[in-house]
Amino acid sequence: MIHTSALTKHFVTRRRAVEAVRGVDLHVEAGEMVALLGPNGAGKSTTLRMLTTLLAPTSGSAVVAGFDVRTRPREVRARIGYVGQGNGAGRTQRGRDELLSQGRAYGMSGAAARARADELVSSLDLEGVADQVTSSLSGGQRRRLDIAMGLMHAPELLFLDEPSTGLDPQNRANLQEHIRRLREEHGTTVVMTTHYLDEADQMAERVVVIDHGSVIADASPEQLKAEHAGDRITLSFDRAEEAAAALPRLLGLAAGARGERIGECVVLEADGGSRSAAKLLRVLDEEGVQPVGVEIARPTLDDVFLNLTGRSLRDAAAAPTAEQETVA
Ligand SMILES: Nc1ncnc2c1ncn2[C@@H]1O[C@H](COP(=O)(O)OP(=O)(O)OP(=O)(O)O)[C@@H](O)[C@H]1O
Repeated sequence: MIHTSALTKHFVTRRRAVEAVRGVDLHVEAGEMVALLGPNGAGKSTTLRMLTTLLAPTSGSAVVAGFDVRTRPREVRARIGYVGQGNGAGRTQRGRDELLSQGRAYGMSGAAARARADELVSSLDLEGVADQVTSSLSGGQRRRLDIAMGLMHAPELLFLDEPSTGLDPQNRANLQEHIRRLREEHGTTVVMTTHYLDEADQMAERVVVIDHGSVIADASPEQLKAEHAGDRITLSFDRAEEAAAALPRLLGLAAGARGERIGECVVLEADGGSRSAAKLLRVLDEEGVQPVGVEIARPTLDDVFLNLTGRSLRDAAAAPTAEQETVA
């Protein structure tokens, strides 16, 4: 459904050149649900905008839904839906009218557009809402209307650029459920960008991690965690000195584990968390060292990102990149 080769985009502004996307090779099969995950400024939206023909690549190639984005943009557009970050229906129309106009813009007959609008209003839970003017809708309702607009012409492939940014957790969960259901009902291939780790983890079958314009990992959330992060074992002690003394001993016992002392705690990353922790506690106990607490946590995609880049995605997502600061 999507095949790119060395896809690249450079922006040249008055002040500097930005290598927003640097040679991305991306392959998405029909029916897949793929999340592009990365911090602000990583190049996710620029990648999506090239795949949706909104931006011309600087170099490289992309074939989307069977057509080259450079030479056959019209054919690509007819087969895809795109819900950008700033999308949104006009503010003074009723939601249903927006849907019908969108259908007509794609060349649907009035009857076909009405039937499709009814179907989407029902599957996206927009009954009642669709007949209000869009300026009166809540953030979550508006986002669902945006998605309905992107789906009016029944595209094979739907691009969603940060669909749940700005929504509260309940509305986010609700939207995610709708996207999942749409996929099951219509078999649509979905490519979304997000910087919500839990969203990528729970929704995507495949996560493509992007940093500084390049793909740095591409696998299922489970594979990424298994390959790039271990379980996290936190042992807390009464005093920081005890933790400092225990750290080298613990690293010696848990072969291959990484660890550090944070205050009165030793934090270790090791495979097979509960088995490793039990062994460590047994040996420490025999040696008369007794931690006051033990916690074992499964790895998250943030641990994966941290291990791949040395930065936490949570911090990286909050901080603007150097390029963004300069370009803004
Ligand atoms: N039109 C533009 N002109 C100049 N630079 C741009 C332009 N669009 C994007 N950039 C720069 O390209 C880089 C990648 O931006 P992009 O929006 O693709 O990142 P992103 O991963 O989608 O981030 P976010 O999560 O904030 O949307 C950033 O440094 C950004 O400032």
